[in-house]
Amino acid sequence: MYRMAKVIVDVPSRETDRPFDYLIPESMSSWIEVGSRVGVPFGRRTVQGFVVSLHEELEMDSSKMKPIDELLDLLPPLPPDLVELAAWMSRKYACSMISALQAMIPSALKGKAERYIHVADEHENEGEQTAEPGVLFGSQALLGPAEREIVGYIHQAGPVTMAHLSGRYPDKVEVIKNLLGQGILFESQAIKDRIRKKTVKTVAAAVSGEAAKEALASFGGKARRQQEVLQFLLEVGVPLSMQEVLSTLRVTAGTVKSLADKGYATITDVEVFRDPYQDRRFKATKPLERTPEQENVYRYLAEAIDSRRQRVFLLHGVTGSGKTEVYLQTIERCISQGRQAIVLVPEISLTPQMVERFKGRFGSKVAVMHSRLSTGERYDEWRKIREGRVQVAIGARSAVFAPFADLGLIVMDEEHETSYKQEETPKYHARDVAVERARQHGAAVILGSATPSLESYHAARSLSSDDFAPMILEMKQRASGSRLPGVQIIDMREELREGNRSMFSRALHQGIAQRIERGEQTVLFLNRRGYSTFVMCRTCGYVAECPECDISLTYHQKSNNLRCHYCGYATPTPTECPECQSEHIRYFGTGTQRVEGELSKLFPGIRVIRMDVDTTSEKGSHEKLLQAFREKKGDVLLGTQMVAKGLDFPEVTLVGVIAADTALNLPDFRSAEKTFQLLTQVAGRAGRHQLPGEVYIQTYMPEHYSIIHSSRHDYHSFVREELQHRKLLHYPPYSRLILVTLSHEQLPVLLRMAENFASELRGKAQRLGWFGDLDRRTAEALDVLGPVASPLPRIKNRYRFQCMVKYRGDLDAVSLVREISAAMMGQLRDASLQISIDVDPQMLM
Ligand SMILES: Nc1ncnc2c1ncn2[C@@H]1O[C@H](COP(=O)(O)OP(=O)(O)OP(=O)(O)O)[C@@H](O)[C@H]1O
Ligand SMILES: [Zn+2]
Ligand SMILES: [Zn+2]
Repeated sequence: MYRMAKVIVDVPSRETDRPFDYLIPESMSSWIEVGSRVGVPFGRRTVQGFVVSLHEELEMDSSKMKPIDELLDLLPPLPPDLVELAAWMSRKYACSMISALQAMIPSALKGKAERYIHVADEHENEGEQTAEPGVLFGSQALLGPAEREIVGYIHQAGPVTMAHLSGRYPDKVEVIKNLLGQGILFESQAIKDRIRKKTVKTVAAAVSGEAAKEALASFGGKARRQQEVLQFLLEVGVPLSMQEVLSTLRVTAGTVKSLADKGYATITDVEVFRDPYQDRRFKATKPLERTPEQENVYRYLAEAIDSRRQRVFLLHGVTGSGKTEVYLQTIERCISQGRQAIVLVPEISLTPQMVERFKGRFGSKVAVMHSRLSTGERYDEWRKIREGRVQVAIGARSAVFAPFADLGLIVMDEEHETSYKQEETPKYHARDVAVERARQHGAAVILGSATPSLESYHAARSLSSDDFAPMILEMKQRASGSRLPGVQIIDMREELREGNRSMFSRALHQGIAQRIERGEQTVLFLNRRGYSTFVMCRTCGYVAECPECDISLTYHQKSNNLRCHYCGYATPTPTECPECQSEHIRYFGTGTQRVEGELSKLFPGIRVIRMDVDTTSEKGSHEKLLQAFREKKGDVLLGTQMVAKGLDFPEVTLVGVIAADTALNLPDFRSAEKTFQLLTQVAGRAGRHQLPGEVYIQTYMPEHYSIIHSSRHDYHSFVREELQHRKLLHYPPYSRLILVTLSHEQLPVLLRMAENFASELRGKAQRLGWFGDLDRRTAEALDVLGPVASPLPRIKNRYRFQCMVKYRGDLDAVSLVREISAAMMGQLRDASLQISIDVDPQMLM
């Protein structure tokens, strides 16, 4: 029998990031499991915690240990494999166990302790239920009428919260305090969930046959309404929802209750699931006959599913090649073997169209999890997974933790998307987590993309000792047989030279006009990233870059200078172009609203559907806008990233990219890769069906390799060129990065600490023989860049400095960084210093 549990408590601090020992009360011992959520005493509070291991032997004297207060769920929210996964995350991402565990459960279960007020026990012992409450305490104190009323109320109502009590007796707070002080009332704590399971009240007749007749006859004139209710329930013969009874008969709940009190009817709470899709019907679909390319790919995937071993595949298929159909059929195979599947999609492409495809194939076997669901809806979708009611979960990043018992497949669509990396603690990447879960379960992973990330592609290419080496599967043709659209690059410098100062080139202008005339549709894409942050010459396309880092400089309006976010280099904002001496040099960027304004000026009466963060903040608005566009209520769909993904409209024959370079000039070594990915995705939206498509890419850098290769749909040439750059500058995948951000309210203190941190790290690395210039050292090397001010140098009155750790080889740099930051925090005892560690960072600005 288990007598002791190790518990990770929900107290976010470095000192509490370890398991604490608790006694298991006998009453709980047969229920408690690894992964159980419990309420435990911690200091003077009650906190929520998770059981991470169970033990038969005690490690210390039981009198020194406290027992667990509460077991919060019958079915533990976390199966043991997720507890194990949390430990893995904590090591890999240098995060606390509690932050990893919390990331795995729905927010509805992030319970907080509530304080409850009871009447002291002796009341129960001495008293008779019927006695006057005040009399019971006669020996201690004579209670006044107010005291007597309050004690009597709690005695009847059962434990109540302080908030409830002070709401009921707003002017008696002193009285209540006194009662607490005298020990007549006392406080306890218990964990209260943020959301309860949803129930509906149902009513049914509790009598039948002769008894029913007798009952009906027994009602006198005044109880005629009760008689009606009973008559109705008897006629219907099955339980009805209370709501239905009340609205049909127009009676009050009191009438039904009286009937129940007499024993003629029963009222029961029945648990229901909140289903966000319950009003929607999905057209059932059948598997399509596989194209030869799909067949080839499917053979490998099916074999992997059957083998029940961990396998990772990189499915590189051009836009429209039928990747989604391959996912659907592989999932089918997986669930037909009694196992479950997770489908991860970027939040932004979790569109109704996407959900429809999975619901259409698998119907009620699918749970959908996305951020636009209410907390309650999300909790219920999650419960369907945990209770084994569904076999497929589709969702954004955090769906990788879907608590399936026997996982057979994880699909990650658009695997190159940066949104798979969580930017808050725990700063995990869903791709790594997926591969680790697949290892635990002997499952297959499909990483699908038209433009795989360089990390995945490189891992697959080099037989590296990396965490995983995916096998590459390729699909080069569109499933529908239609051709990839022709892409034309438009040099905006040329436009300016010819006197066109508009944001639309003449070609794009004409293209839109043509589409309006023909009644076809246009998608216009504007990259929001990089809005107004870099400086560019409109005459020659020159962009200011850091001389040391080969990365574009960021414009800072306040100080009117340009800065490098990697090394801290700064220079005044130029007033003329250093290359061509033109004065048309300024910080660059344009917003969707401006584009919309210009469109209406150029094309009076044009119907523009604008989709950006402003127009899609409301629940369901995203869906409505797309629906409107599908119904051809708009000539142009204008938007940011949101229009780039997964949309499939037959009548779209023109796609225009307003300014392709905005992302190229971000201070991020991945900017070329991101631009290539985005342009390829956007271009893939055109001409997917019968009508052929055209794509115009407007740019000030027509010769940039990311633009040229994307215009030719040539992933492989892009990768070859990009990898050369990365290798030269030792960026991933030829090195790994850890971004360490230190923050403090006082700048001088922070500066000193950041310096200390960097030199401590360099010193330790040197002693280990790791430290060195990545240029000179070969197999293993570690370098520390910085400290420099963070791209966001002050947030909420805290200054921020960062160090970038760049390393290569099998060094456990994460542990080293964690160790040093822990030691620093431990020594300082300065609670206001914070150190955040981001392993494999994606967002560098
Ligand atoms: N075997 C098939 N036979 C006929 N049509 C198919 C087949 N497979 C897919 N399709 C159709 O081809 C189109 C593109 O397929 P799908 O959306 O699966 O491609 P995808 O690679 O996921 O696209 P993207 O990456 O651009 O989102 C869809 O309209 C789909 O119905
Ligand atoms: Zn210039
Ligand atoms: Zn620099």
